[in-house]
Amino acid sequence: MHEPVFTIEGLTKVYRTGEVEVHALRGVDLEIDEGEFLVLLGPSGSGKSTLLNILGGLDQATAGRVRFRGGDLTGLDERRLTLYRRENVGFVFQFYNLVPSLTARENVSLVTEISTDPMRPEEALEMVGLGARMDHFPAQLSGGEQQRVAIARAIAKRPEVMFCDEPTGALDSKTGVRVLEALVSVNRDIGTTTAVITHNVAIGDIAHRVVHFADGRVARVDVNETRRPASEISW
Ligand SMILES: Nc1ncnc2c1ncn2[C@@H]1O[C@H](COP(=O)(O)OP(=O)(O)OP(=O)(O)O)[C@@H](O)[C@H]1O
Repeated sequence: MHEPVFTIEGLTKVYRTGEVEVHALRGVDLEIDEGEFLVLLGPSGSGKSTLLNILGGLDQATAGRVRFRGGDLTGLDERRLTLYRRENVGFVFQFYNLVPSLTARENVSLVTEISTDPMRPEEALEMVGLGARMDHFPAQLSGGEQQRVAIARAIAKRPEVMFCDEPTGALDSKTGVRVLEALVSVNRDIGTTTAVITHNVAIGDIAHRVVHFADGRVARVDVNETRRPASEISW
């Protein structure tokens, strides 16, 4: 039988800071299929990052359940979560977190050296269109190119899933489109299940499905019958 990559049931997250409780997730149910490209939209504070952080093993749920390929993720201890992250998950954040004193190739090598079945750094950089920039340092690259190095670093270990939190948030439209093209091509060419958080409604058009968040819940899921190529998006 077909088994989703993630099955999320009644996922709840409450942050407690002193006396204050914040209900970041209030019972999220969602399935994510193999090879899917999801875009997560919703107002600030609606719980998008909290969900991706739990799916990515960076945070733990208060209640509810996440199954990853049938195994229970929500019950894992810190050590197993670290292994899960290392083996299965690629992250891309708004700020690229590259090591400034290392070239693009060396930044990607940091990950490939500790992975079990990595791509060559050169292969990962070529996939994101940076074949000609491998020996440049971050300061010699544009914001979009730096973000594509971060994507190459995330995909080089061949993760099953990629989680991207505002990957184009710091980029202008033209540069951001190149970053989206890189994400779409990785999803298409190596089948990496991908979820992208954005505030930019236009980006929803490149997804298979758009998940709308409101107040810690999934308010609506839209299916795109036809996906728009990233090159046609602008903002
Ligand atoms: N570590 C934390 N401690 C306390 N509260 C937190 C923590 N992380 C998130 N929150 C709160 O949980 C709620 C959901 O936050 P989350 O970052 O998931 O929203 P978001 O939809 O990703 O927002 P944004 O689009 O602004 O990034 C917010 O009210 C936020 O302030």
